[in-house]
Amino acid sequence: MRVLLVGASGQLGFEVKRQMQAGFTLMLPSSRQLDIRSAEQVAKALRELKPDLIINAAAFTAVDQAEQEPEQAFAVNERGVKHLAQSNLPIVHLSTDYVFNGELQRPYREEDKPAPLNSYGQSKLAGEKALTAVNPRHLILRTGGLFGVHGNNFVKAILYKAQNRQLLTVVNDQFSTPTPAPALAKAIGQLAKHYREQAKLPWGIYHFGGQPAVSWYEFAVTIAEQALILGLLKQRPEIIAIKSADYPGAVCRPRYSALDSGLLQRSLGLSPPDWRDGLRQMLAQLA
Ligand SMILES: NC(=O)C1=CN([C@@H]2O[C@H](COP(=O)(O)OP(=O)(O)OC[C@H]3O[C@@H](n4cnc5c(N)ncnc54)[C@H](OP(=O)(O)O)[C@@H]3O)[C@@H](O)[C@H]2O)C=CC1
Ligand SMILES: Cc1cn([C@H]2C[C@H](O)[C@@H](COP(=O)(O)OP(=O)(O)O[C@H]3O[C@@H](C)C(=O)[C@@H](O)[C@H]3O)O2)c(=O)[nH]c1=O
Repeated sequence: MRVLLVGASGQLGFEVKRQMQAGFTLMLPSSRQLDIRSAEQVAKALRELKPDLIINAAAFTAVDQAEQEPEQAFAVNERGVKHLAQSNLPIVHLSTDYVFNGELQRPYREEDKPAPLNSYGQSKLAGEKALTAVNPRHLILRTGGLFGVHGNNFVKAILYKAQNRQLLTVVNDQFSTPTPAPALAKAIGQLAKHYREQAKLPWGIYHFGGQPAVSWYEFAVTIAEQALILGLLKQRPEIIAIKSADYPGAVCRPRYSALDSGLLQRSLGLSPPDWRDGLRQMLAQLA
C-alpha cells in the first residue's frame, strides 16, 4: 500500500516514519517538494505519487507565533488541509486539544463543542471543518502536548532550562494529557494496517491523549525527577508554580484540555499510553 506522509520531518512525522518502515511504500516529500499551501503543488504531487492513503502530520504549530501571524497558521492548518482533502483520498489527519476552551471539569469527548481560545486552535478547528466538509473518508486524531526525541517540545524545554540552571517557573493552572509521539505514531501505523487489510476505517473524529491528566507544573516536576535518576541532571532544579496570567507571552491557552480517549479504544482497540512510560523511554534515549 502506498502511503503519502506529509510533515515527515516534524516531531510526529519522524516517529511515524520509524513505525511504518515495514509493510508500506512510504512517500516522504519535504515541505519544499510539497508545500500544502499551494493547491497546484498538492494536485501535482497526488497525480504523480498516486497514494492509497494520506497521513497528514504537517501543520503550523508555533502557538505564540500563530497569534502574531494568524494568516500563516490558517494558510497551512486550514487551506493546506483543504487542498489535501479535495483529492478525496482517504486521510488520517492530526488535530489538537486546543480546539477546546478548557472550561469543562472532565476530559473532553469527541462530541463536546469546540471553542478555541487562540489563533492556532482556531486554525486547527478550521482545518477539521475543511476536511470533514469535503472528504467523508477522514480519520481525525486530536492529541495534546506531544513529546519525543525529535523536534521541540515541553520535555526538552524543561530539560534544557534545568541543565542550564535557569530558574524554572511553570504554570500549575493548566491541565492536559501529554502524549508520547512514538505511542501516537504506533497507533497511526495500526490504523494504516487496518485500512490495508480491510480497505476501510471507522471514519470520524477521535481523541488520543496520554494518561493521566496532569498540570504542566506536575509534568515538569516529574521530568526533573526522572532526569535526575537517569543522570541527565546533576542537581534538583527549583521549580516554581505560577499562574498562567504570570507566564510571559499571554496567549490564551485552555485551562483543562485533557482528552478522553475511550472512543478510539472501544472502536479500534487502540489504548491511550501512560505518559510516564513514554517520558521514561524518551529520557532513556537522551541519557
Ligand atoms: N506538538 C504538539 O504538542 C501537538 C501537535 N499536534 C498536531 O500534531 C501534528 C504534528 O505536530 P508536530 O509533529 O509536533 O509538528 P512539527 O512542528 O514538529 O512539524 C510540522 C511539520 O509540518 C511541516 N510543514 C509545515 N508547513 C508546511 C507546509 N506548508 N507544507 C508542507 N509541510 C509543512 C514541517 O515541515 P518543515 O520541517 O520542512 O517546516 C514539519 O514536517 C500537527 O497537526 C499538530 O497540529 C496536536 C497536539 C499537540
Ligand atoms: C517551557 C515552559 C512552558 N510553560 C507553559 C506554557 C504553556 O502554558 C504550557 C505548555 O508549554 P508549551 O510551550 O509546550 O505550550 P504550547 O506550545 O502551547 O503547547 C501546545 O502545542 C500545540 C502545538 C498543541 O497542539 C497543544 O496540544 C500543546 O501541546 O506550559 C511554563 O509555564 N514554563 C516553561 O518553562
